[in-house]
Order: sequence, then structure tokens, then C-alpha cells
Amino acid sequence: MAPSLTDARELKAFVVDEGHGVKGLSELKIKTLPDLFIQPLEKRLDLSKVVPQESIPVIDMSNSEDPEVEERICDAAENWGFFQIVNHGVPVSVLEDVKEATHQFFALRADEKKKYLFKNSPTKNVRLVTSFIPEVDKVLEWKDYLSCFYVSDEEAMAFWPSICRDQVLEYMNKSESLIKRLLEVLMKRLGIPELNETNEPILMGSRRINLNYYPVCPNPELTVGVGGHSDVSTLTVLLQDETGGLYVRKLNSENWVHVPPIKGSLTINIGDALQIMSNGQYKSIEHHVVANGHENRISVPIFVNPRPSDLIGPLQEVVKTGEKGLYKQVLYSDYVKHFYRKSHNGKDTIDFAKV
Ligand SMILES: COc1cc(/C=C/C(=O)SCCNC(=O)CCNC(=O)[C@H](O)C(C)(C)COP(=O)(O)OP(=O)(O)OC[C@H]2O[C@@H](n3cnc4c(N)ncnc43)[C@H](O)[C@@H]2OP(=O)(O)O)ccc1O
Ligand SMILES: O=C(O)CCC(=O)C(=O)O
Ligand SMILES: [Fe+2]
Repeated sequence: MAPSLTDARELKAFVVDEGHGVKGLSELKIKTLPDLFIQPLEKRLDLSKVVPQESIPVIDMSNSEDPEVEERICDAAENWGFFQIVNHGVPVSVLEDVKEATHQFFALRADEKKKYLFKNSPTKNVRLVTSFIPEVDKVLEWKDYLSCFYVSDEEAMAFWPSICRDQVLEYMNKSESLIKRLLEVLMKRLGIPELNETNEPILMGSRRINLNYYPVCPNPELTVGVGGHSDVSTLTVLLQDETGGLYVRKLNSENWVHVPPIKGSLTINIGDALQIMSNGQYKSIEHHVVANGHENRISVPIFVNPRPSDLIGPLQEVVKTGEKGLYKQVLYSDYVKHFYRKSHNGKDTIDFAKV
């Protein structure tokens, strides 16, 4: 039954607890955005601060051994914290398949999807959520997402939704050598010549993959798809569809730039863990997704992370040159739990690790 749009408790139960999500609400063809989703002005994207003539770097990875390509990657990580890559080696068919699988998962009936809500899921590594943290968010974001923390293929086979599991695993597998190459290049500039059994697990020892669904929204200008935040990963590999709507803050500025969809491309962004490990040389940058009044949008980020049990802090090779450490050593799972205890608020998570 359709919920009351004015009774916040009933509406939240429909959206958050019954598996309908904001997708279910969108499909009711409501004409006006309920108050539950109306964000305060300071949380919405200020379009007057968007610089249309600028864009994040686009890097061709077909010859990733070329020192010029390496330089462009490191420069982008230092000056933008965000870049797009083309000819990256992940087959376009794998990207198309995971996008299609994302649509298929969200097309399931609410009573099927409901099985993956945290309260029903047999594992805490798979959860279907609306907004970011509906228990904490005072105003909800216009997004549903399925989040899967990768433990092993066996665990994925047992617990991930079968309708998208194989495509998601294939995307993760096929992006592994790209991730290694990017980290190798980024480490080289920090004076670390190679990935080895000591540094590799700290840089990429765990992965989380989210399937994000942003349905058509009435009054998109009053809400957000995702509020301004930085990722807590080492780096994130993001696949977006052709809709657009991701905005990135320019370094040390009030201005935003759009990340235009480029067919076959992937977007890479530096997360807080790498900003901390590089002692601020590489930047995790605030980003924001707007809601859309005409199209359903999907995106699929792979968050590449340290292991939960790792202590992270500025890497020895970076601070041994006498540089002052800007961050203390923190247990990565404590850092992530801190992120998951509060609503999105720009770059504030990293304060947790500041000296
Ligand atoms: C979703 O919308 C987003 C997401 C993002 C994400 C950006 C990223 O960069 S995600 C990468 C995060 N890194 C990892 O997940 C890898 C490391 N993992 C860990 O350290 C742990 O697995 C853990 C996440 C800390 C979970 O620890 P564990 O003890 O095994 O599990 P729990 O006891 O269930 O959780 C502890 C704590 O965290 C909360 N939580 C965990 N996962 C989620 C989740 N997917 N969504 C919401 N909350 C989660 C959980 O509720 C617990 O909280 P307590 O307060 O009860 O301790 C960027 C932007 C977005 O909009
Ligand atoms: O949907 C997007 O383009 C970005 C999503 C995002 O920032 C995230 O899931 O962390
Ligand atoms: Fe993000």
C-alpha cells in the first residue's frame, strides 16, 4: 500500500524498512518531494559555484609504462584527487554487464530486495540501504545502494544476490591489475619502488563494492543524490552511466566541476586512507551527486582499502625525509566506523586522524 507522504515515520518505514527504497517512492509518480528528503540549503549543490569550462584530467592508460603517463597520474592525484581514465584494460563488456546487473538487482520486487536489508541479511558484509545511514541522517538522501564487502569468492557465492553476483565479481577481478598499476605509479613518486607483500595489503588488502541507484526525483533541486563527502578508501574506481551528475570540489576552492560521462571510461579518486598515508601529498577530494528529474542513474564504485585490522598513518618513506607527520596512526576499522557514525559533512572524517 502507498505510504502517507506527510507522515515521516510511515514514509521512512516504507522506504527504509520494507525494501521499497526511494526507487519504490519514485515509481509512485509522486509530484512533490516529501519533507523527509528536503535538504537544508548548505547541503545542496550551489550551481553558481560550478565552473563549466573546467574538468578533471582525462588520462589515456594504453601505455601506462610511459613516464609521461605516470607523471600525469601523480599530478592528477596531487592537484585534483580525481581523474578519468580511458584504455584502462578493463573490457567494456565487463562494465556493460555490471551496469545491466545493477539495473536487474534494483528491478527485483521489494519483498526480494528486503532480504538484503541489514536486519534480515545473514551476513553483515551485504546490506541494502537507502540514503547514507538512515538511522543517523536527519534528512534522507535520494539514493538506494547495495554494499558488498569482499571476503572470498565462497562467501560471495553464498551471500551476494545471485542476480548480480557474477558480474560484480568479474568487474572486481578484471580491475585488479589496473588497481595495482595505479598504486605502483603513485607509490613510485613517494619513493616506494614497488608493491610487495608488506605494503600491498595495507594499500589494497580489502575491497568494498557498492551498487548505487538514484531514481528519478520530483524537485531534484531540493535534495541530493549523495551529499558532499570524501571516500575513506585508499582509492576508488568508479563506473558511472551516461546520465551525469557527479561534481568534484576544486582543490582549496569553493568551486565545483562536473565529471562528464565518457563511454568506456572509469573515474579514479584518492580516498582519505591514501591522503593519510602520503601525509597529504595525494588529496582525497569532496564530491557530491545531484538528484535528477528525468533519468534513473546508476554508479558502481569499487572502494580499494587497507584491511580493517591495519594501522594506517603517514608512510615511513614519506616522513623519513624529516617531514612532519600530519596524521597519527589509527586503526583502519576505527576510522571506517567513525565515517559510518555520522551523516555526510564534506571532508570532516579526516579530522579523526589529524595530529
Ligand atoms: C554508502 O554510501 C556511501 C559510501 C561511501 C563509502 C566510501 C568508502 O570509501 S567505503 C570503504 C570503506 N572501507 C571498508 O569497508 C573496508 C574496511 N572495512 C572495515 O573496516 C569493516 O568491515 C567495517 C566497515 C568497520 C565493519 O566492521 P565490522 O565490525 O566487521 O562490522 P559491523 O560491526 O557490522 O560494523 C561496524 C560499524 O560500521 C557500521 N557499518 C559498517 N558497514 C556499514 C555500511 N555499509 N553502511 C553503514 N554502516 C556500516 C555499522 O553500523 C557499525 O557501526 P556501530 O556504530 O554500530 O559500530 C561514500 C559515500 C556514500 O554515500
Ligand atoms: O555516484 C557517483 O557518481 C559517486 C558515488 C560516490 O561518491 C560514492 O558512492 O562514494
Ligand atoms: Fe564517494
